[in-house]
Amino acid sequence: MPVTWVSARQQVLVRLRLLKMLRAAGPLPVGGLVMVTIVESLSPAAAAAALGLLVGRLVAALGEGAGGLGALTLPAAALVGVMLVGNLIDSAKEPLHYLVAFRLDGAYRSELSRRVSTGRTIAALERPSVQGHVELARADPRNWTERTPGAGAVALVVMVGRALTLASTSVVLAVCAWWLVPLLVLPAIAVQWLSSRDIDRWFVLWRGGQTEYHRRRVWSDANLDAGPAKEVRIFGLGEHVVRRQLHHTREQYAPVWAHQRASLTRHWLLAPMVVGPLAAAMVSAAYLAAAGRVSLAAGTAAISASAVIYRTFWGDPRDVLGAVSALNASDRLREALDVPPASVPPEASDAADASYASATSAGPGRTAQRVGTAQRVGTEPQDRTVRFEEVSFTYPGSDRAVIDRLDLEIRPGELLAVVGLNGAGKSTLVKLLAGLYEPTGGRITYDGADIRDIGLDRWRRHLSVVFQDFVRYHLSVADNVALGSARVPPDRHAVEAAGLAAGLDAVVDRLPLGWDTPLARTRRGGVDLSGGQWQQVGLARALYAMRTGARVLVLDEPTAHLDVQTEFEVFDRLATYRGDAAVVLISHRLSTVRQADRIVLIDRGRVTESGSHAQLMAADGVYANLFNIQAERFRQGYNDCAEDGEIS
Ligand SMILES: Nc1ncnc2c1ncn2[C@@H]1O[C@H](COP(=O)(O)OP(=O)(O)OP(=O)(O)O)[C@@H](O)[C@H]1O
Repeated sequence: MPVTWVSARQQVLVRLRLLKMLRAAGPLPVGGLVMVTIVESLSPAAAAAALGLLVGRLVAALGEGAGGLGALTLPAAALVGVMLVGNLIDSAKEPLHYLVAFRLDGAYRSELSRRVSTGRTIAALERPSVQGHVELARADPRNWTERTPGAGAVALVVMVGRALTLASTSVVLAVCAWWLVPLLVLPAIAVQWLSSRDIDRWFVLWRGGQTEYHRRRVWSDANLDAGPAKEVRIFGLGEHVVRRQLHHTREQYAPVWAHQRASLTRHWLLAPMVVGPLAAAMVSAAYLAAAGRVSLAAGTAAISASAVIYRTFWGDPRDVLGAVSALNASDRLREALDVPPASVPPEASDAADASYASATSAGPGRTAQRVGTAQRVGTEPQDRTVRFEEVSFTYPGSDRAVIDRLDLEIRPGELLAVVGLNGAGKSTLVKLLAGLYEPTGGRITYDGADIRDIGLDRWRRHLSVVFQDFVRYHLSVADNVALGSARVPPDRHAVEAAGLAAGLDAVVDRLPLGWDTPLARTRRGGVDLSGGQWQQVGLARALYAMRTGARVLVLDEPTAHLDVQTEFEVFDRLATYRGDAAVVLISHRLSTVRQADRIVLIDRGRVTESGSHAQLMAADGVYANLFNIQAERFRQGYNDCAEDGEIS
């Protein structure tokens, strides 16, 4: 966000915070940085003083002949020493700056990731304004305005060093004549102030072009990313995409360049404000020395120090502005994300979760697939039924209730199918169950307690969900499955057992590196899986989660891409594998859901029909109608099923 929107007090506070963040870089690098900055800051004044002394003694020595040359040794050695130290400091400065910024940024980014991933729900993350904060806060510079907090903190230290340079060179000037200090410093402050206003304006203009930047990215990604590459070629989009990209680039940059041109002109107009006082100071110091009103050493040192004064004002405030802007965005993110006040470290919350913990085990063999047998630890839940009690939900920014006073029970060990037309609210139901959104009315309970009171993090340990858009990590097959339960160390046996239940073993057998094959062709030895094979990976991931105690398995369209035979096998194994866990299956394939213990039909956010397949068919309602339509299509050869709604 533009820095000019932030009050002066906040700007000072955020800069102090940047300096405080330096602690994350560790005492040694920060100590080194401070030392190097102090030495570097004092060296211009020291060099000016040594030069003055050297010139003074040199002129005196000229009168005394060779005998007076000995007096030059000390100032000459001092000058050489200052230059040598300056040289050494120069070579150590860059790596130190890098190390401090790198460490600080590492700590900052870890904290940011933690904060974003521990937000209670995902509702805030979907807001465009919050996504804007995420982009700025992530401090991964993509343009001239963005800087990392590490770069900003180092730049602040350098600025403090410049103040030290200003003070020490002012002392050298004052030894010659006190009025040289205001003569040089006051116009320099005025020029600096005008320049920073220019940079602030530039910053605001640049940030104002973010919409155009995002539009440009849409087009440039279309041409450069592998995903859209197919359509770009099929529809001949290449040239069109390039034109759109150029258009948005021009729109984004035009105001910035116009400002840059104007600012360059202003800069030249300001030049006399710098050069005039500088020339006056140098001539005055020379005159004072020539007139014998100050020593030659003091006059020469003042001339040398005059030039340094101006250099102390020419730092790039953009380093600090960019970092301040990242910190402001991360503050806004904290407010928007509703992060729990004291985010409980995993180990502590594991211990606290003892009352709900379930120890599970999985064997690799085909017969030892029952995973998730809960052991009573502390106060094991008595009634593991999940209840939706008059639950309503309206998405933020909308006034239509997607879920409308819905009542539903999910019983332990039950295979419950949820069906309904597109947009009926099935996926929303799953997101509410997972606590990714909070109901706007009613409550969801487990073991009689509101899941919000159980604690969403703790509640989610009882859940395992395969979303329609589950994540396809560019990692090995085994890692993709083991990410179903990152709270415990990966267990290859359990991975293979879950893979077997999901029918993944046959896929893995054909992969070049078996379970270790990376699932991305962009990686060495990697492969791309088909849509159905990926679904089996997603399914295995959810089944793997059950080994750490997930008691409710939710599958949102898990078999849409599976062929009929694989789907049948997967369900057969799932029935054995689930043990006493509840399985909620959302599917449009009614031939699949007829096997469920109970089927509920969702219509406009409410349960309108509930019962077994036979009961619902006998009731001759919407479900029966949908089933008959699908069966008729199967009969006409639109699917490879043997008879009405049957999958084999
Ligand atoms: N993040 C969101 N913000 C606003 N509205 C949303 C959001 N996600 C879904 N909706 C709306 O909520 C309604 C229900 O969507 P949902 O995805 O729950 O339906 P569904 O029954 O799962 O549909 P499908 O069978 O097509 O997957 C839809 O009208 C959809 O437009």
